[in-house]
Amino acid sequence: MFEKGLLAGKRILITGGGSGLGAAMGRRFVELGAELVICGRRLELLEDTAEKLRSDLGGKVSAVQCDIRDGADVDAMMDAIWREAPIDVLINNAAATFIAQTEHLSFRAADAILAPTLHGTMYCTLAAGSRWIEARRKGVVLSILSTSTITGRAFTVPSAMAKSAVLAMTKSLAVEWGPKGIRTVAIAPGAFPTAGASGQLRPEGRDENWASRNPLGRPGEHRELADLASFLISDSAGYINGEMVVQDGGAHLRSSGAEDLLQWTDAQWEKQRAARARS
Ligand SMILES: CCCCCCCCC/C=C/C(=O)SCCNC(=O)CCNC(=O)[C@H](O)C(C)(C)COP(=O)(O)OP(=O)(O)OC[C@H]1O[C@@H](n2cnc3c(N)ncnc32)[C@H](O)[C@@H]1OP(=O)(O)O
Ligand SMILES: NC(=O)C1=CN([C@@H]2O[C@H](COP(=O)(O)OP(=O)(O)OC[C@H]3O[C@@H](n4cnc5c(N)ncnc54)[C@H](OP(=O)(O)O)[C@@H]3O)[C@@H](O)[C@H]2O)C=CC1
Repeated sequence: MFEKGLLAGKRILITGGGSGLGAAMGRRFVELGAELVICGRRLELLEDTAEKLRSDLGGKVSAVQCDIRDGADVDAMMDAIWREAPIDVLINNAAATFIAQTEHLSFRAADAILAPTLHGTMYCTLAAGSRWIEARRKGVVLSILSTSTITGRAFTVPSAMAKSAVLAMTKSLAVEWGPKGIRTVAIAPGAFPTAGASGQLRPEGRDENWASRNPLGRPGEHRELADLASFLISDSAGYINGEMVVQDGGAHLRSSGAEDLLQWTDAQWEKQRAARARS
């Protein structure tokens, strides 16, 4: 649907680009002519993904190990990237979540979600934005959020809080950094099956029936999200700033997607906690 060189000349960093939606976006960006850097904690996974993209598509793809919860690590990554060449686009994709009864969350458990999803996203945005502004370069920040920013979402409260905060960042920076040539935009995906999301959100016994509850009767396809992201970071979307685009088949207009869990009994939650303790 796009001209082949839509993203030619753009150097793009995707956090969490080694797996799931990050890897799907990366593939599409390279197909459309971009140069790619992917980061995450698992270097082997990143290198495998980068190698596959290079061998399939012949593009320039590099992998950097970085834990975005650590500001010093983020700065070191950005310095290393910049030494080669500045990026033009940052994709805030890395995040964490799991389902839990909120009253059973320890402070450490809350932080395990908030640290990458909120703080890590802020660190990456600051590290890229300050470098762009200092060099008077243009830039685009695309953050992958969730429809919990609209509906809230029971049983994934720290994730809903963090995603909502990043939406606030997206709107606020649109005003503050727009005049400096930096656009901030976001996507709120509905259910796009990935190993990461299924592992965290669909423990044994949960059949939330995403497909049949979706107005369009199906989950999202990775390619659909990758295409929307490609458009939003491209120059064709140059007048879109501070906006979050929902891509969920209309699902959030029916429910937040977590209501099935209201039917879970305490015994079911107890079983879920015990299974986790054993793993
Ligand atoms: C309509 C549309 C439809 C809706 C469609 C769906 C919309 C989904 C929106 C969002 C989707 C996503 O984000 S999908 C992305 C999913 N991907 C990920 O989560 C990848 C990253 N995940 C991770 O790194 C890990 O899984 C995670 C546990 C989160 C963090 O790892 P860490 O090593 O930092 O953490 P740990 O040291 O293991 O644990 C830290 C503390 O957290 C606790 N903890 C860990 N897992 C826990 C759990 N399941 N339940 C309770 N507590 C837990 C531990 O007991 C520790 O607390 P103490 O015992 O007190 O020490
Ligand atoms: N799939 C879906 O249905 C939906 C997904 N989303 C959002 O889409 C994005 C991608 O999720 P998805 O692809 O499904 O899941 P994944 O689990 O595949 O993606 C998460 C990625 O983030 C990386 N990551 C996690 N923590 C850190 C960290 N501290 N530092 C650096 N990287 C980190 C992981 O790599 P590593 O572990 O190696 O660090 C992993 O590659 C997330 O923002 C998620 O909230 C939103 C709504 C629905």
